[in-house]
Amino acid sequence: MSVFASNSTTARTASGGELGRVIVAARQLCHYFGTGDLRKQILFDIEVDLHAGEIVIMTGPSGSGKTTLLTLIGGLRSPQIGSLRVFDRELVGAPKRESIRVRRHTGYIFQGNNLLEYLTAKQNVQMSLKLHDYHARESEERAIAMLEAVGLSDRIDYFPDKLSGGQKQRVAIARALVSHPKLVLADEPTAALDGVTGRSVMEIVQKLAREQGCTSLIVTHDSRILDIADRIIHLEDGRLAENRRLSAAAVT
Ligand SMILES: Nc1ncnc2c1ncn2[C@@H]1O[C@H](COP(=O)(O)OP(=O)(O)OP(=O)(O)O)[C@@H](O)[C@H]1O
Repeated sequence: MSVFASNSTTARTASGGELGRVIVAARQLCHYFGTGDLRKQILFDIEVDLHAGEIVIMTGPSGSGKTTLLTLIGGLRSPQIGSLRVFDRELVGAPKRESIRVRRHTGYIFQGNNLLEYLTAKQNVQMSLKLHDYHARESEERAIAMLEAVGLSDRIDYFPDKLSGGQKQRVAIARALVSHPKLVLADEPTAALDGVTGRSVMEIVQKLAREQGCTSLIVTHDSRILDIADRIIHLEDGRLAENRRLSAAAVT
């Protein structure tokens, strides 16, 4: 069975059609850091679904648990209590191979972009295809096509130190999306950018995510990009305080 086998849970979109299947489902998800007297609960009974093709923005004050939730969903941290299903498989109590499987099908975009300084833009993008079985030629062609898609056709062989902040973040987007992941997780992707650049970078994420039909979960404090989302979820002190569709229809 495909790792993306369909799930029967669906919901309506604004236009009355059906949302894609559920890609991520959290139920009563709790998370703790520390042990003994220092053990502290960070997430409390999180219940949320992310549907195929949805763009969801997660907001919340500093320390409310946004990055923790993002890293749990992305298989970068082991979930402890409750249920967290990603691509139809349970991650709570699962062996390590399950989180590796999630990572293989997930693209990550972080604030600092994490480009490797000694690799060109193209080579940075190709790096994320290493986990996948592409021939060198195909991987190069895909990397070039993706850099063209983010408007960097004239920067393909540039090293990161010769790129602006916005250009570097576009390389990071190309790197995250080149393998056509089913899920894109972004943590403060516009934090280091000015308003106009941040907006254009997010519009690229939105366009490519739509074209590829991938689900995106984006953590941001940037109120100027909220309108690119289909839905906004808001965390307060580790609790889901709001789960709001930006259009008429409700989500299950
Ligand atoms: N590895 C860790 N060990 C212990 N505590 C941690 C760890 N990571 C995060 N925390 C704590 O968990 C809480 C939530 O952190 P988290 O980074 O998820 O919040 P956030 O909403 O993403 O914050 P910000 O907007 O500032 O990035 C904070 O109180 C933080 O200090």
